[in-house]
Formats: sequence, structure tokens, C-alpha cells
Amino acid sequence: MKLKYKPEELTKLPRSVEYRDKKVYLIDQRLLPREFKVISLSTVEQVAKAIKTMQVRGAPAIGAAAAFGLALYAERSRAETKDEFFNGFYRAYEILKNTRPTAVNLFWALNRIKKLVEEHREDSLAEIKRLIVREAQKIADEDVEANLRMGHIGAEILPEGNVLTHCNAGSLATVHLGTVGAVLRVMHKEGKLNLLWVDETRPVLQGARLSAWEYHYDGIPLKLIADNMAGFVMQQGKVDAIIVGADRIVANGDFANKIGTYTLAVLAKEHGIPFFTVAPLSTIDMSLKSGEEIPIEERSREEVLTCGGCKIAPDVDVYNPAFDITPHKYLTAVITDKGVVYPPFERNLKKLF
Ligand SMILES: CSC[C@H]1O[C@H](OP(=O)(O)O)[C@H](O)[C@@H]1O
Repeated sequence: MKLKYKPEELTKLPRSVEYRDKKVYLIDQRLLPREFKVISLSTVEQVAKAIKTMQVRGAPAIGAAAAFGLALYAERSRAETKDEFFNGFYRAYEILKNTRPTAVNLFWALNRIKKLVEEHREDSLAEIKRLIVREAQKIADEDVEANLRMGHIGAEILPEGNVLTHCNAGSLATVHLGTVGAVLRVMHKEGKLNLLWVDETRPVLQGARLSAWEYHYDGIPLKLIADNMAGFVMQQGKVDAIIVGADRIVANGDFANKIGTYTLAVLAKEHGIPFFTVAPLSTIDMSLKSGEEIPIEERSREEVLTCGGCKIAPDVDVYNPAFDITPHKYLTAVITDKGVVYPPFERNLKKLF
């Protein structure tokens, strides 16, 4: 398809994660919306900590950050032999792999580089290092290209009017532009987006802190709501479509996304509202047959016991699943960088590969 817009025509934001001069640069998302700060990381351990503590978050963004973590290792390694280098490479790979379990993009990116390195094991050490850095940059650049394509594809199929989204699948959740963010930005550019409803998205508040911030920054008209208001807004007929990101889409179309997505999907069905997820192929895991196989990350009790850093509950037991699983029966379509996938997902997702 012909792409009408370039990324810089759709957002004023810089890339969320970059690599240059042997350093990983990323927007520290834990500080937003109070402070916009780009931090620089110079060790694999720092990159792993940034992913684990959600300084960088969002499935494609953590995939790219992990890839740049391997580039960092490669360029800073002082290994004198290949065996020493490979031992350090596999250690870096494991450290990054063990950060967060749900978003498949993390494993997709790490394994893509690991496969390349193993295919070139006989090359010189200098060549192997060059290949790692080049592949990490390709992963990042391809993410931006995929988002741009999904933005144009999604804007063509979403109905004009009011759109509701959950969490943050915007530019901050990717290398640039966003998955949901690209669709919303093209819709806005073309006058198709009347109003964006943004769920605050407890407990980490990616909607209030990140989506509200980045979409307001780019001039998108929005209203922020508490998560428990979404059903009422739908019941009032104020939502024409719902679009969310994904952390892992599996072979039958079930998908993992931020906790609260399943609730929205059921409400959307009840109110006859089209429900879309948008994700690049790097988010699709065809090795899993259905959603119950997806590992769901459980995060700290402090995230639920506090809000904005203030304690809101006594020291009681907490359950804090960071994601839920939406069965494919609630999905209108999956918007990907290779086109729109409609049911039956089992059959139609296969055609993408
Ligand atoms: C474009 S993927 C964004 C996806 O990732 C978010 O999770 P987290 O903030 O915990 O990294 C959320 O599920 C978004 O939909």
C-alpha cells in the first residue's frame, strides 16, 4: 500500500529507544508525565533492569531494547577469544531473556540475533560484532516501518468517530509511532478521530501517565477516564471502536494484553462495538495454540498497594497479574503490518507467514 505520511509528519516525539556510540538511550517512562528524561545505559545489566522495572516498556520497545543490549555487549566485550566472547554473549542473552515473560517480542528479538550469531560462528570476531549491532538496528528500524504501515492500514478500517484505548500502545511502547499510536495518529491526521477515550489503566497507569501524555503532546483530542468508567461510556453510545495493543497473539487469535483488556472485550461485545488489536508480526507466536498457554507476568504487590507513589491500602495480600488473555471470539480483527486478519484466525493468521 502507498504510505501517505512519514513518521515525523505524525508525531513530534523522538524515538523511545536508540543505540549509538556503544550506549543505549531510552526515554525513562517511569518519570512521565512529570519529567521527560532520556537516560543512557552502558551495561547489559542496566538494560535488563530498565526492562524489568519498566523504565522502557511495551512489547516492541522491550524487544528493541533487548536487541540493543546485545549490541552493547558485543561492542564493549573485551573477550580475546571467540569462546570467551560466546560465553559472554550467552550470559547477556540469558540476563535479558529473564526480564519479563509475556511479551513475545523480547524473545523474538533475542532469538533473531542469537540465530544470526550462530550462523556466522566461523566469521571473525570483528565481523560477528558488526553483525550483532547491524541486526539490532534493523530490528528497531523495521519496527518503525511496521508501525507506519499498520497506522495506514488501521486508519482505513476503523470507523470514523470516537475510539477507546487501554494502557499505552503508543510511540512510547514501540521504537517510534506506536502500534495503536500509529493508527490513532493517521486517523487524527485525516480528520477521522473525533475523540479518544483513554483508560487510566491501573495499577501502573500507562494510560493516564503515558497515553494521555503522548497523545496530548501530539494534539489528539482525548478524555481520560478511570478504568471502571469504560462500560458506562460504551453504554452511553459514546464509543464507535476500541483498539488495543498486544503482547502476544497466538495461533487461534487469542491474545495477551494489559490487564483489563478482557473486560473491555466482553463489554464491547455486549454493546456491539468493533474491537481490534494491532500488532506487528513480531508479536505473533504461532508456536502456541491458544491463550491459556501464554505466561502471565505477576508484578509486585506495591504496584497495587500504591497509586502515584502514595499508599492507598493497608498491608494486605495482593494479586497483581500484569496481563490478561482475550479469547479470539471477542476480536473483530487483528491489524498487522502485513494486512488485516479477520476470523477464522486459526486459518488466516497462518497466511501471514
Ligand atoms: C505496543 S505493545 C504495548 C503493550 O505493552 C503493554 O504492557 P507493559 O506496559 O506492561 O509493557 C501493554 O500490554 C500494551 O498493550
